[in-house]
Amino acid sequence: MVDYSKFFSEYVRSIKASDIRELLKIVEKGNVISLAGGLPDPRSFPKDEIAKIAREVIERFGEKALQYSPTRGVSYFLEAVKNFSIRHGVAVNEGDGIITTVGSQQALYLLGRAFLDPGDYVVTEEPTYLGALQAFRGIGVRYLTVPIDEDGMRTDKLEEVLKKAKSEGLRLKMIYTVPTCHNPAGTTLPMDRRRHLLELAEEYDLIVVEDDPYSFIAFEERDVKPLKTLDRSGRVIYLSTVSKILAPGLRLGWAIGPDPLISRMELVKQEIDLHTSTLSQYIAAEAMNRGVIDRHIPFIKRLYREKRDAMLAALEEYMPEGIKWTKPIGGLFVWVWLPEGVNSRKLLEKAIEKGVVFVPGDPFYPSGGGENTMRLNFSYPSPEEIREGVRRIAEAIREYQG
Ligand SMILES: Cc1ncc(COP(=O)(O)O)c(CN)c1O
Ligand SMILES: O=C(O)/C=C/CC(=O)O
Repeated sequence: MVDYSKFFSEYVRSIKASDIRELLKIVEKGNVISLAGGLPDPRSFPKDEIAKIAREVIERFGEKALQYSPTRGVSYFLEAVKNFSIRHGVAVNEGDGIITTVGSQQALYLLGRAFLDPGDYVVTEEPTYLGALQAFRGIGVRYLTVPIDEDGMRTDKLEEVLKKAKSEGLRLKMIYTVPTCHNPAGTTLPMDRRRHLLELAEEYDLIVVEDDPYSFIAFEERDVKPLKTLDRSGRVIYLSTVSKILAPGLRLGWAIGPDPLISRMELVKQEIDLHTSTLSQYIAAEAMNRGVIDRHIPFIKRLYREKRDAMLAALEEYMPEGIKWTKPIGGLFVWVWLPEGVNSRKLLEKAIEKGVVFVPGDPFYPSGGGENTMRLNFSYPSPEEIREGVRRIAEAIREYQG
């Protein structure tokens, strides 16, 4: 019998599975209500338009769309992303570069490999997106975390963290943030805190990664602009994706930022996959240029607002005393604080027995903690499943508390 473990690299021994990806395996088996992974509602995929575009793209551009393409991306798509971004209030400045990535998850991986060294510190909200922690894993970075409130990152606390880090001579390069419809917290940073964050990035000479999959589908208006648009000193790298506005299965994201930074990401990407799917780029470019995405966004906003409302109503109705949760204006998630002492991983075991899954909160905490928190997804289940799923979780909490 071969002992395969002796072939494992040190790196692969040092990493662990994603809770989100692992829970997807349970959901795939069926018979559970999933309030876990942030899967878009399949009704949000404009299937007929994508089918029509795919056929026409192969017929009209087949020789190019089915061929190898430049690592940075097909110029047809890069131009479409630029126009789409500007149309949606994301600044693309003189001197900026754009690179296509295999989802914005790969953009996170490229950022880690291009700009972070072992021992570097990264500043994040607490909690933060666990996919970013995964992307940076294996580099040996350390984290400085900033607490959030109902409006997202407490930039007054960010200032304290940066001041202390400087006094201790820590090697700090990057602030990673999800300022709009935060994953997992669902919060949206107001303009004063956006400006304060950028002032601090300039004062402490940091780059800012603005991870923004959700702005386009925020279902309640807020007078906020992307950090990329407010940035006056060329420090923001803006990430976004077609995953929530077209289809995640196309695996297509992008990064927009100062060209010297984008070109380093391009170097790393050459080693990983040569380039992003050429066909996906042509399909997405056509969907952008023909207005398919823009015409579809209002439907997606209505769909998720209804589901968000169903979740907030169910939480109000079923959750026991002493439990708090966020009230998102967009995105796909509600963040829940359970009473101290309730361990959400143990609660998940009970919940699975009752036929419902959620993501426990601790993997969203870069430096430990969060055992009494959990993330609930509302984009994938129906309003009826949301209501029943929350009811089952509330039942599990009562049984847990005894
Ligand atoms: C904050 C954040 N960043 C990155 C991603 C990854 O998105 P993609 O499908 O483009 O890889 C997600 C998707 N859930 C996300 O929520
Ligand atoms: O649930 C999330 O935040 C991410 C979803 C993407 C994935 O399925 O891994």
